[in-house]
Amino acid sequence: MKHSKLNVRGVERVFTGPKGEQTQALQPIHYQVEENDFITILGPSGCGKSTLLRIIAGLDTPTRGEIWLDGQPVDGPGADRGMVFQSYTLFPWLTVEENIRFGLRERGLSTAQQKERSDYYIQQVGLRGFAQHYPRQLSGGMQQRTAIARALANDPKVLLMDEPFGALDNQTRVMMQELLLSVWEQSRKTVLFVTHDIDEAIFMANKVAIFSARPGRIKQEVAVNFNSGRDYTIKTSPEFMTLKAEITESIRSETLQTMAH
Ligand SMILES: Nc1ncnc2c1ncn2[C@@H]1O[C@H](COP(=O)(O)OP(=O)(O)OP(=O)(O)O)[C@@H](O)[C@H]1O
Repeated sequence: MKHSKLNVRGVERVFTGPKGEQTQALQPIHYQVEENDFITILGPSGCGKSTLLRIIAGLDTPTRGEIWLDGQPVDGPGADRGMVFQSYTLFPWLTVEENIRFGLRERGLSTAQQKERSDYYIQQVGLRGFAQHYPRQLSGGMQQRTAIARALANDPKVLLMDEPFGALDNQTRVMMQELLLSVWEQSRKTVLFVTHDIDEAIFMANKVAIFSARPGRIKQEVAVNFNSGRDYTIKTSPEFMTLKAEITESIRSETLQTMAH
């Protein structure tokens, strides 16, 4: 039997607060991600998107259910899953190059291999000339490009991105979307990408997964197949607008439920 790349099997998460009060973040989720999928995840605030991503990353444990990656159960963080967060998570005392090389060194790559990989990804994310800069000397967009380069340099099987462009201004965000897509077209990683931005979700994905109100589950998956190539001009095309209207309505009905609670 052919395995999916990533298999979310009945994953449920209930948080218990300090006084024993329970919050069900996720109801049992069953979901399959195929190799090379670029899945964007949309949904109302607080519906459990980050929780699911953290469970897949192995940073949190499900109350019930399992995550399987390449036919193996996930039980903790691992280099086979790279994570990029909204907030900048670079080591401030390391340069761009050292940040990218950090995980490679931990995994025992030779100095020459570390250098080769970090040079390649620095160039891929357009940071040539900044390898010896420290994070405080970089703009937010450049820091996120470093974080993406660091995640990709580890050659993970799956890249998990939690609102990676959420803190960027709109112009930078649009540039970063194009940059990530071009990097993805070459690396063909399997990507799960949480966002609040519907345009971004449609532009980046081959599938958009829409969460229900909390307790979250994936209530709908919308396939994105543009006939024309994917550049910024599709954002104003009729097919894009049609998808956007459908997805906006789907999220709106969930958000209304959240607000009614
Ligand atoms: N460590 C925790 N302890 C208790 N409750 C938590 C914890 N982490 C998340 N929650 C709760 O689980 C629910 C889902 O949170 P989560 O951060 O996954 O939502 P989200 O969809 O990513 O939200 P947003 O879009 O606003 O970032 C929320 O009600 C949140 O308060």
